[in-house]
Amino acid sequence: SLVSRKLRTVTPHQDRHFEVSTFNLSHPILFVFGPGDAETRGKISVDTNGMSLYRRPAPLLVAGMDLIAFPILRSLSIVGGQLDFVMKDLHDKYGDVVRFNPDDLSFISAQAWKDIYGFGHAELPKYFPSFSGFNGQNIISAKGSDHFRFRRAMLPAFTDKSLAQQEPIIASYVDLLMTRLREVADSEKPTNIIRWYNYTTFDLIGDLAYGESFKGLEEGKSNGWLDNISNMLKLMPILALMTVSPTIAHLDNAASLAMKRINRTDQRDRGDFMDAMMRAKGQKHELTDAELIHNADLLITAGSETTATLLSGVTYWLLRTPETLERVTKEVRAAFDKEEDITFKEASTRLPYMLACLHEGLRIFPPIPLVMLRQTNPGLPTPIAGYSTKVGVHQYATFHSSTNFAYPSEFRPERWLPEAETDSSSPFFNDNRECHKPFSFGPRDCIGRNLAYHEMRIILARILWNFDLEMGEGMLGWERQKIFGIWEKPPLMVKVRRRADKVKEEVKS
Ligand code: HEM
Repeated sequence: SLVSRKLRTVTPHQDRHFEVSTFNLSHPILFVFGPGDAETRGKISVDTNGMSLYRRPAPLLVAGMDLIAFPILRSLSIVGGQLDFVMKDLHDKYGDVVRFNPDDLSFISAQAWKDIYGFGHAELPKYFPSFSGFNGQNIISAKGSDHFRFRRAMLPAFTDKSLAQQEPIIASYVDLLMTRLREVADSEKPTNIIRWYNYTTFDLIGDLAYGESFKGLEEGKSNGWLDNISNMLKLMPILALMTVSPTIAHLDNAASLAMKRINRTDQRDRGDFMDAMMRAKGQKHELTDAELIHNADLLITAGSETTATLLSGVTYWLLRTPETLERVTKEVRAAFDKEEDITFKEASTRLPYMLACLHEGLRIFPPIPLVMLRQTNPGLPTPIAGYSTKVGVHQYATFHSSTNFAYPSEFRPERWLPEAETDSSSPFFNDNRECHKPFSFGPRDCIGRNLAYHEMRIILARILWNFDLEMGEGMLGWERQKIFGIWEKPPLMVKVRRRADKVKEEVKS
């Protein structure tokens, strides 16, 4: 990653020297380190040809602030759930690179995705905060060859063949969700839709990892397991959670579920997560039992909360913009006469507008809104001027930037329709779609992306097929919530009614 490093001292500025170094990403970046006056401190200079120096205005928040004081402010923003919004404002003001900590740089450009996370260069190692207790035993936190081994073992679970095997398992949970929502509709009381999305995604991912459900949908209420996970999620950002050493009690639980599944011969060749990982036994990329336990546990967190968050965000934005809700509902009902025809395959070909709604949801309400930091100078024996540097693309700031997207704070699914890319009169013609990478990018991108799309498509399509939805009282402004690594997600109350035209048909017959 650090192909060339040239330490130089730039011309003294107001009697101060600055140490700078050139990093060879595809646009070399010149960092200015060290203490400085209010004008120069925190400035990031981008040196596109290795010679000339373009100064970018430094964020005032950083520039005018003592380097020691700023991390405190940053911590306050994190505690207040505002950091991601502050980052967006800083990018709006200062452009596509912002130094938001003495040693952290945030980017919002498509090129930065490629340079930081992409293929074609040595991988920049992930940065994990020290509190995460990073154990390296699961795929998210593993380094180099371990990561490669885990990913290789997991990949067979995400092929089209395995997804086809998993479809009936997933569909059985969506069936149960429909049953529960019909009961909700008949009760005529608004419901917190987030609860139902959480039960569904946790139950089905639990089944794919452990061969058994967490029973949220079956019991229609939370239980020890779900509470345990949701409490942990409230306490810390999802990425930290994925890398943190779990509590002994949690690990005991996860270990006993995983071992039970490992020993169940009747579930062999089920095409689920454990099946794939166990097929690696006896091969070079085999996983130990401890690694199987940690990775199954990780898949639960990575695969459920994310998908449930996106479904919650899309539901809110559809309710908030009735014209989009009407259009997507019409599309689903016109595409399918019978609910049982809503399968992975058919839902992925017949519902282009719904897909655009999901893309737009992933832009306006990204399940992982934060920055996934990488380190640029791992090879350095000593950090430069006392600092090593972390870089990352900040998802929320990138997806909400008006330099990347027209009307960034509006839910406009049509920006993702193919015609927006070809019709120069479309307001979204110049949208920078390459910036939109909610599943990250490169060798460590989301392995579950296709599964997530299938899940989100059949859950949303079947809800829209069966029910008429309306926003509950007092929900306007739900999107203005805090982000603690993940969205706070206060209750989203929705009025769910059985689809009016079907009710009429039933009454007639
Ligand atoms: C809307 C849904 C989802 C979103 C937005 C999402 C997003 C992401 C992102 C941004 C990463 C990169 C994390 C990092 O660099 O540290 C990631 C990694 C990962 N995701 Fe997802 N994800 C989703 C659903 C899923 C599902 C359904 C699964 C599987 C059940 C899954 C499994 C994983 C795994 C195993 C990794 C680690 C991959 C690796 O390190 O090689 N995700 N996801």
